[in-house]
Amino acid sequence: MTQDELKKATARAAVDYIAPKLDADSIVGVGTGSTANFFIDYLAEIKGQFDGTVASSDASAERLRSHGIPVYDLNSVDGIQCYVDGADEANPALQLIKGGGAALTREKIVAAVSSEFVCIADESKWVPLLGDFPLPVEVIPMARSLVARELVKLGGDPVYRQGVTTDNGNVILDVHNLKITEPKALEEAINNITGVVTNGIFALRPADILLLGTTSGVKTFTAK
Ligand SMILES: O=C[C@H](O)[C@H](O)[C@H](O)COP(=O)(O)O
Repeated sequence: MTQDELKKATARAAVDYIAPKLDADSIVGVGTGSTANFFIDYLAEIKGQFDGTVASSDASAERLRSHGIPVYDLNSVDGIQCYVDGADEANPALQLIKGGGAALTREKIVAAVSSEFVCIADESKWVPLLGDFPLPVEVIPMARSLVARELVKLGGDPVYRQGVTTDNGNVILDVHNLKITEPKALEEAINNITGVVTNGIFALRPADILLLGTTSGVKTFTAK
């Protein structure tokens, strides 16, 4: 199977997983990226079974609207039943690295609000230890050099993601060569650097369930 076929299988499994939990008042949180895009396409098939969505990026909002699925501002909804999103890495505790598509901050906000966070990923994302994927950090533009120096002190090698501006008007530093043995502590430490908006470690709010697309089928993991 190709990587896209694995992504489609996990996206389909996510729709099957959330569908029985939804009713006419339900709000679905929708992530960003290629796997989330497949999820949006399958979600359209059940759009009559829930109220609408909150999107974690302008790109996902546009794709949802193109399917005729309502998209609400987060401030106008009471809560989110399920949030479905991809990841760049996932470990057995269902702690994640996210932000390869620069949407990490809105993703973290939607995850924080959601009752259940369903991560969908193909098997290439499954790792014993986070950090091979360069860690995205969203930074206020004027603080870029300051934050980069502080990230070096934490043992990383930050690289400015040229030509990328986030939906929030900020920039991204991708931090290479981090071995993330203490994900919660590093998530907090990086977020405490002045000028950082947030970083792509999702450990303080990990996924609740991971639907992993593998060549032998979609496997379901809950946090260990
Ligand atoms: O900012 C982007 C998100 O965190 C994505 O969920 C992540 O990069 C995974 O994307 P994809 O499904 O395209 O591999």
